[in-house]
Amino acid sequence: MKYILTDVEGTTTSISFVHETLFPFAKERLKSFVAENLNNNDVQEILKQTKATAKAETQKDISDDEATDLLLHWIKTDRKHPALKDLQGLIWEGGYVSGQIKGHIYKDVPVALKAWKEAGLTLGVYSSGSVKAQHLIFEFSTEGNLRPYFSNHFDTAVGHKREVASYSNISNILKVEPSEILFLSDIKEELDAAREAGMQTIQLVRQNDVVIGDHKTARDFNEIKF
Ligand SMILES: CSCCC(=O)C(=O)COP(=O)(O)O
Ligand SMILES: [Mg+2]
Repeated sequence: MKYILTDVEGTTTSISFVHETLFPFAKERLKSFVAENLNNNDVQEILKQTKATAKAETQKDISDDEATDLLLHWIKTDRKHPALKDLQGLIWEGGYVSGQIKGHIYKDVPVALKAWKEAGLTLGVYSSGSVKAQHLIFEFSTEGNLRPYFSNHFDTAVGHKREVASYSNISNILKVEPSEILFLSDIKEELDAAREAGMQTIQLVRQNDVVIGDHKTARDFNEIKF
């Protein structure tokens, strides 16, 4: 094995941090952030993508305000839409940089990342959170700046996490055979897709309410042995 690819929520980071700290932080600031940054190219692109999805799904043209309300609805329903994920990353940046939020990382994670790097493995992240959000959570983390451990970050630009093609895309981009890549996640369907693409898999079972599949399991990163 040459490469370890890790999920974030439920794997390196508690689900409660994402849902009870990160999502509310973005939700509370979303309307004002969009209003104050309407001339920003990234925000314009986010609104454009949101409107395009609304049009495709309801055949209706929506205003900037309606697009903002739709983005808020997507936070509530945890829709992993790239426009929302990009906007969340932009809003979270202010919180991380000002010290209002620190990315939660389980204590076993930095120990394992260090050991894996020292053993010659290359490490990467694949999350529905945007690449920017991934950079932030690992740079401004409860365990210090872990960003230097990761050589690559992938978000849904390569495809959705439950689709086999996404894992094939990652393997092609990395130029590493899927069989040489170990994917870590708490979600059975993501692991099923990675395995179908030929990757090795381990399911993180950090909480008792995880839906267990037929993958190898580990309660934390210390239990991952090669
Ligand atoms: C990268 S931190 C933000 C996490 C996030 O927005 C999210 O949707 C979690 O998705 P994951 O694929 O890491 O379960
Ligand atoms: Mg997860």
